Amino acid sequence: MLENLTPSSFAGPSVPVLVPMPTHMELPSQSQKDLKRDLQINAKVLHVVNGEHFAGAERVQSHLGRCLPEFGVTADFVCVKPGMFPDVLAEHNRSWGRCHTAPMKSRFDMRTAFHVRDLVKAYGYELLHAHTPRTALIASAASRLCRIPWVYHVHSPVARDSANAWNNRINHFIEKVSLYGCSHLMTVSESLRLETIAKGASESKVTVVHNGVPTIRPKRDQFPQPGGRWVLGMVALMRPRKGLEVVLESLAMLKAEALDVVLRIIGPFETEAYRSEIEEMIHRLDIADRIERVGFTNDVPAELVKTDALVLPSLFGEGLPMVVLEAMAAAVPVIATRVEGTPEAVTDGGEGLLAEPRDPVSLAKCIRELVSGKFDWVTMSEAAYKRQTECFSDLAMARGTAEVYAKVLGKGVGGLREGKHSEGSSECAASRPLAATSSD
Ligand SMILES: CC(=O)N[C@H]1[C@@H](OP(=O)(O)OP(=O)(O)OC[C@H]2O[C@@H](n3ccc(=O)[nH]c3=O)[C@H](O)[C@@H]2O)O[C@H](CO)[C@@H](O)[C@@H]1O
Ligand SMILES: O=P([O-])([O-])O[C@@H]1[C@@H](O)[C@H](O)[C@@H](O)[C@H](O)[C@@H]1O
Repeated sequence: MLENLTPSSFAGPSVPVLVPMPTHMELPSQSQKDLKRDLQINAKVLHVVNGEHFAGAERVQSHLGRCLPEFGVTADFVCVKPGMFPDVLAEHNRSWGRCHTAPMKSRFDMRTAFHVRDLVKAYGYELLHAHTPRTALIASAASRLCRIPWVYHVHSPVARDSANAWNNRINHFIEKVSLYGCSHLMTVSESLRLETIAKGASESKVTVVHNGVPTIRPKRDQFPQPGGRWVLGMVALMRPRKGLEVVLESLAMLKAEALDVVLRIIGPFETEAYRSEIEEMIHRLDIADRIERVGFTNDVPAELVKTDALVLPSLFGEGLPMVVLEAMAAAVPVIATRVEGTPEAVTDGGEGLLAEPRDPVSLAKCIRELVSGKFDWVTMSEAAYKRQTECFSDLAMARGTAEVYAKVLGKGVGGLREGKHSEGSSECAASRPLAATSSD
């Protein structure tokens, strides 16, 4: 029962799952190579992960599994929920890390902490790294059982992480209780760092490690022209807080102005009920001719190359969305909302345009400004690509994480620099305005 229950021994995931991007990667740039030079910490870390979907947090985890060995870290995983993650890691034949499983029968099933303790003993892990309230509870207990430290990765503001208020409340409580005894917290954005400190964490124990993605730049044959057709892409596991309804309303406004703007909906719906609501809305707004339904894809870069701008109209609850960084890596401008960590990556008029959340008029204005040529698409596309490569690479994220490990374990050359950001992202983040934190 200890580990490696095969994925087939689980019931299948109850909602659609997302799988990782295939590698369209370029070689690391010189600056990325430099990131690796002086930090080798020789440590074995066990990530305690949910493992249910393959969405944003899991994408971060798999990039870490792939990149942390560059810094002398062996990063393995234990999944506490049945689902997609073990299968994805298996496809990569352990090059992204070994994947154990220790399923919880309920949110409070503490037997999993004993499984984790046994894994620590059997494989010699020196540090636990948790990513959700559920896994924080397990890591916190297991850390006491086997007397090794644990760190926590804050991916989203847990009190408004979903549209389910009850789940949010429970997760908020679990996170709060579990964090006593946590050695260090990593937040995926500066907005989450400030929020985490405001909730009571000691400033010296919280470090921003901005999310990062591989550098990709699929070849593009066609470039959008003012007055021509513009294809927007929304890439997400579609759930209410992503704000798909808002962009549908904006599209209806643009259609009334005879602007030729099409939306490709890329990604699965979390529930059939939500899909039906969206279909009904498309019908009511009479915009079916402006919608292309792509569904889930395991080749996001191939979709991004068909897209003239990524649109992400999030209402609340974001950390630093991976799809924003993935679009920038593919030199696709981003039209998003001014929520949480998103403005740390995208500036209004720089790498894209920022609208107010829940405001279809504001979003329609941003889209109109891009498609009418008020902003030069090529300039914006280059700015997006440049900013991702300089500030939000997968290696910078792994480096920042390794620095935190070095500090907690008291190991390694280099170590964590004093200050609120990890080395990989300090300069990039410091010059950016901070997102207003939504209080949904
Ligand atoms: C509820 C929650 O925990 N949200 C967090 C989650 O993001 P969340 O999962 O909500 O969204 P993201 O945009 O970060 O990630 C979605 C991922 O799914 C992939 N995809 C999407 C559609 C598709 O068809 N195929 C596919 O592979 C995308 O390429 C992307 O890598 O992790 C992010 C990264 O730390 C955080 O900023 C968010 O706050
Ligand atoms: O609340 P929980 O059951 O542990 O798990 C939840 C996941 O199933 C969900 O995919 C994620 O978006 C939430 O942040 C949370 O982690």
